[in-house]
Amino acid sequence: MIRVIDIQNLSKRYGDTVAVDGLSFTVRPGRVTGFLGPNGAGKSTTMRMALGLDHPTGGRVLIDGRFYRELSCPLRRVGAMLEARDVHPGRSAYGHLLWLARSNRIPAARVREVLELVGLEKAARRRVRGFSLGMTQRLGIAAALLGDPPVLLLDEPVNGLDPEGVRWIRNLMRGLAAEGRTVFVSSHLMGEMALTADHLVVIGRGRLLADTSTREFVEANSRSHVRIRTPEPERMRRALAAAGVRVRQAADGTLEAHGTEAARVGELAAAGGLTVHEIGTETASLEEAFMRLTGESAEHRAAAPDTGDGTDRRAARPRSGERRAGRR
Ligand SMILES: Nc1ncnc2c1ncn2[C@@H]1O[C@H](COP(=O)(O)OP(=O)(O)OP(=O)(O)O)[C@@H](O)[C@H]1O
Repeated sequence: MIRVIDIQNLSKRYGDTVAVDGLSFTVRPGRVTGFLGPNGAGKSTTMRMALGLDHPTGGRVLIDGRFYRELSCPLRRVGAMLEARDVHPGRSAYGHLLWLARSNRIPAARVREVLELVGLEKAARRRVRGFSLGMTQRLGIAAALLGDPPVLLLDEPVNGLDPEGVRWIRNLMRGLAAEGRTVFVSSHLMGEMALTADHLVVIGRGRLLADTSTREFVEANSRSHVRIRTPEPERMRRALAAAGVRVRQAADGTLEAHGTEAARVGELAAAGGLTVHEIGTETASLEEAFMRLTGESAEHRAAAPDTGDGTDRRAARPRSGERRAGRR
């Protein structure tokens, strides 16, 4: 099928490390597909293999039914941004793009077009050395768009951008997908992908954890519950259970009622003559759902010692975003 990225039973080992472990999924055109996973999940390795920059230990990636290396004028078939900083610092933005255009038989006039598209026209003659992270990301996107490709692979394009830059990339990706292009974009930020992607592929420890539409993921994971603070939790629990409400007691002694609404809980409490100090509706965040889904793989990476006291070790562990911030 045209414009489809087909990942088939893909694996990659580096010595003892299994970076990618039997991954299979398909990235389709006309939508933004978010590729999500905590740090070290194998996203960049998968993208590198799609571009023939790394050899799979097993399986394969086909784009339009072919290996990337078989594509003629690959920049016109697949635009990619893997490591935006990977640009000669002494070159100007214009010089860098012109060099790429010439080696892919792309007319020089296109360089001006993409510089304008990413808002770098005024900085075109400046050396890349002095570019901010946001400008470098924009230049990386300009390079990816140079050949007007139907397929785009972007590795963490919003990394380090300010809110305006994040919104700009989000709109750009949505626009490119609306034109019928295949947009495959990696991120470790669930919330950002929920706003940008139509479809989500989630991996952890190199394995597929979810391949679902964003709408379904959001619906399944943003369920809310009613939190009740009462001095008589046992009686309240019985009253709710008798009314068919699923209820559990949290560690802090409050009750969580599922599949009901705050008004109904209030009415049941009044009917039973129960004292209530607080009733409120809480919605689990998507980020929490993502942490839950990928929790086991993140746990493996962080290798936190077992506290042995039954407490949740996840609370004490650095989150993926924090580790990333420290690394880059
Ligand atoms: N060239 C390499 N040599 C050895 N190990 C590697 C190499 N590249 C990646 N790895 C390992 O493979 C695993 C997957 O890394 P990868 O960079 O693909 O993950 P990622 O999901 O892109 O993470 P991040 O969000 O941190 O970029 C990690 O354990 C990483 O240390």
